[in-house]
Amino acid sequence: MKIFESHTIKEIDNATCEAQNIDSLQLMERAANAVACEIITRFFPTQRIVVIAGPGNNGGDALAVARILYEQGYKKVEVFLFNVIGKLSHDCEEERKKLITMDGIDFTEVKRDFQPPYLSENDVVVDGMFGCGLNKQLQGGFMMLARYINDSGAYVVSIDLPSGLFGEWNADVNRRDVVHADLTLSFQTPKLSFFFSENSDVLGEWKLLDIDLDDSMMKEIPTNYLLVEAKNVRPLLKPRKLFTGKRDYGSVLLFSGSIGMMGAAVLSARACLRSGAGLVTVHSARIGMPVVQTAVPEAMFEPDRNENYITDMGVHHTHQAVVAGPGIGTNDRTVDALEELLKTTKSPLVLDADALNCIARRPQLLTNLPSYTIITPHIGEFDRLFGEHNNSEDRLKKAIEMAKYHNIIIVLKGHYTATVRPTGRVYFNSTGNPGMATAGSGDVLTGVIAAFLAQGYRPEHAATLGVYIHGLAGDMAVKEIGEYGLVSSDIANYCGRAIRAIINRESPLF
Ligand SMILES: NC(=O)C1=CN([C@@H]2O[C@H](COP(=O)(O)OP(=O)(O)OC[C@H]3O[C@@H](n4cnc5c(N)ncnc54)[C@H](OP(=O)(O)O)[C@@H]3O)[C@@H](O)[C@H]2O)[C@@H](O)CC1
Ligand SMILES: Nc1ncnc2c1ncn2[C@@H]1O[C@H](COP(=O)(O)OP(=O)(O)O)[C@@H](O)[C@H]1O
Ligand SMILES: [K+]
Repeated sequence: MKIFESHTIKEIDNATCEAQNIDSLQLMERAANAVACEIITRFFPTQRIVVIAGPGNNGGDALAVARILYEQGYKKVEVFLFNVIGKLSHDCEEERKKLITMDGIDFTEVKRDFQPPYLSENDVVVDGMFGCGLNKQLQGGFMMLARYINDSGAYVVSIDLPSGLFGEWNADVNRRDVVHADLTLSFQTPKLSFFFSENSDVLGEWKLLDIDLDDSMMKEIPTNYLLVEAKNVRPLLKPRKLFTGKRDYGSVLLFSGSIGMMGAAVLSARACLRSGAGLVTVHSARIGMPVVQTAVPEAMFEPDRNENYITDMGVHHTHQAVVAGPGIGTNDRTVDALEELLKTTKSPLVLDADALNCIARRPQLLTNLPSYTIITPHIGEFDRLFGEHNNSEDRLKKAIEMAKYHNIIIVLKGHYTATVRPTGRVYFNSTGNPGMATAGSGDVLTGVIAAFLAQGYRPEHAATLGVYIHGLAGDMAVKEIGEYGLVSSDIANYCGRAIRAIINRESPLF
């Protein structure tokens, strides 16, 4: 699913109106109906609902929502339209005219002074002050109103965007002066700002409402940001053919584990096997042999010369994917071994965890990364590699710059993991849950991505598929185990079921 920039929304609206032979007011009615339906499913008609409308089309939506709710028997609707400069958008003006003909509706048009209505936690506020047409931070009365709403404790439903939040970049915005929504109802496609952790409290739960916007226009408009869903990954998955053997599904070499961190090797190897790799070999410290051979009997073990950590990353056989990182530590001799690997390997590479910390210790190694290497840093590892970042917007911008510069794929892990391709395109993931914030879940992800590389998927696809499936495995496991009890081995064990769910188009994915 494409994530459009706010300034392109108008183009899509116009194309929709033209293709469907409707006018913009009819599209607004469609949007307002969708919002009203959501409110109706969540609140009784006896609910007091205070609707705040701004001067643009976001305000127009809000006025239409108020009218529809009133028509549906919600008699405790109070509407405030802010028309402080005496100019409303065309459709907002039309909605105003329709609303004021309603008998008995409580409507106030604010032109100058404003006495805010009493609000408490028992009330619902519909926030239609500003949406994607916001062109500067809230100031003056609008800012005070946002703060007033936030302080009231009322349940806030924001239309399209919480007022005061921009659709894209908000690093300079003081979130205190933005309406804090409990529920954000946006239209058809998400905004980029939904994917940054700093906006999570402002957005509350967000939901996309289908208003049947024109598909062909949405296909046409270019964007560098996408959201990955089941329907996007399913076509990438190749069926397994009848007359095939394990060699057809590739061999993975995992440089993983060290004394005290052998579990990382176990988790990666298990996830790799559960995601369809034909053969998995773990190369690790000698001490790890009994652990790996017992915990993952399906994997082969190649002992390092060293007892406690890896000192050699020579690749002596043909492997379709090589992984380095989970649990390897950052011993000098391990860094040397990694350097050798980066300079000599011909196999597609996945680098995670301590491999990234090793590179951070010797930053010139970044220039040795083979093209299309997949690196999978969490925020801490990313900042160690590329410098401290104050916010997730700056970090994403740096990831885009670095993916292009080094010609690599960066999987920046988080709630919405962002996979950044060498072209600079960003693929946000839609699966995963906070239960996965548990030791070793990154090691599992590395194994999944490597499995797809080994099976012959292009690195960009292996990364996107791996991230989606890993999150889905977590989502499926959490249904059985719950967020508190979920551990990384559960995610690994669910990988196969996650792949099957996508192939079989299981509900609720499709
Ligand atoms: N496909 C869709 O998604 C559909 C979207 N639809 C809806 O349209 C909405 C977008 O409407 P929109 O373009 O009219 O912009 P909106 O957010 O109402 O703001 C513009 C107004 O605010 C003003 N203004 C801006 N910033 C300000 C500030 N800080 N402080 C004070 N004033 C400020 C600005 O004034 P200006 O500065 O330009 O004079 C202008 O008057 C969208 O969010 C969705 O709800 C549906 O109806 C149909 C399908
Ligand atoms: N709150 C969350 N929502 C969704 N996914 C999460 C959440 N927390 C963690 N994850 C996922 O779990 C994995 C954690 O990786 P990482 O931080 O490297 O863990 P570890 O170092 O313990 O292996 C990432 O893939 C991340 O996207
Ligand atoms: K809004």
